[in-house]
Amino acid sequence: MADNGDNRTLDEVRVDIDSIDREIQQLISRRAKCAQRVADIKLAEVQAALEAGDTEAEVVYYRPEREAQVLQNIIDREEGPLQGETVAHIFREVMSACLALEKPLQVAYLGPEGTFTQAAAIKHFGHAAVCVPRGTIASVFAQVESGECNYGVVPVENSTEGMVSHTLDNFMDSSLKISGEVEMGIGHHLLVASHTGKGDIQRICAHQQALAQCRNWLDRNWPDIERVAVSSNGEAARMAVDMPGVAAIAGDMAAELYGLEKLAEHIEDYADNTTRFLIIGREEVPASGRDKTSIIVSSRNKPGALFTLLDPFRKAGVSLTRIDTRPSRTEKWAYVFFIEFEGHLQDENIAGIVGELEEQSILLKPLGSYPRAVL
Ligand SMILES: O=C(O)C(=O)C[C@]1(C(=O)O)C=C[C@@H](O)C=C1
Repeated sequence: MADNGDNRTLDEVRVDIDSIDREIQQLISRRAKCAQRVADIKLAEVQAALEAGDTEAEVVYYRPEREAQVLQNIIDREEGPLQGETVAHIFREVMSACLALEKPLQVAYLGPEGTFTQAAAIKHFGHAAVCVPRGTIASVFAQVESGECNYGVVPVENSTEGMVSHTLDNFMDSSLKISGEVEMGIGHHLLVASHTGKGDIQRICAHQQALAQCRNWLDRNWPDIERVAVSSNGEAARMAVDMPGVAAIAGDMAAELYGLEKLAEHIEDYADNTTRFLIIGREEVPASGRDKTSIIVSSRNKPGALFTLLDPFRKAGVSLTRIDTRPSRTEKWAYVFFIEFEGHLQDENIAGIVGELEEQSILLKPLGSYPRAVL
């Protein structure tokens, strides 16, 4: 063992660990009391606004821009031996517990339990949030619109398969705003119940995106077995438990939740297979300093229309992070563009670009500015 001048025995080190843990615990309690004080201040501010005649005033306990700053500061100041991100994950949970003291959040996600969307919800909000599974992307939107849930989590794009068109379509008719994003590395496994052997498999079930993300592996290993697209990987896992001859493609959470065995691990065709999820809510989020903005824009159907829409970004030197097209549902052969770029709608240059786009387009709908994913 390397001699680093530390001659403590095992017992001595454990005594030190116990005393450090006591200190950490006391500090966490102090932090939690600060969060309780923050809640009182927020409530008093809203009461004052209501008394002053602002009938719409509402307490906003969850502050994504502040959380992003707290987590980023932790990553930036970490000096090791732990990784900045590892420490930030611990603080993610501390903040989640502090926020739950202020007000427990209800978060709707595209279920059932065991989906990557649930994992994304926990990654973003921590374990203290109450996560509520919903059967469709539309019903996640509806839960947040109606106020039954404070926030929602929906998938929006995958690095192998592209955009999740349902999510984009729902934004067209919704007044909800994007308040954050989460990225998740997606690892798929071939899962079976313990009573199902390799030779028993007659059907492989998964969400169509998962089937597509594992297409080459399936072609090589199971070319003659029927592939069945179902509503989610969680549902496929549930079917693998109940129905003889069914194998599912799903991730670790579903394997654990449904007690399934892994016949093959990491069968996704591309090793860095990543899905991006959006957090949807009813409030606009103030600038964090490291933000993204998403808009829907539709131009007149004429030559050079897309160039005209993109030129203001080029002139202002603003980077686009994503552009996608969906058919307009109101006009044949017309399209709407989903554009994402760096910056916040409150930034002067971004407000200028959006103003210019408004003049060029027949529809412009800001979907929100939100902190870039930290974890
Ligand atoms: O700063 C606030 O507004 C808080 O409510 C405190 C706190 C935290 O624990 O740091 C908790 C919840 C918010 O989402 C952001 C931060």
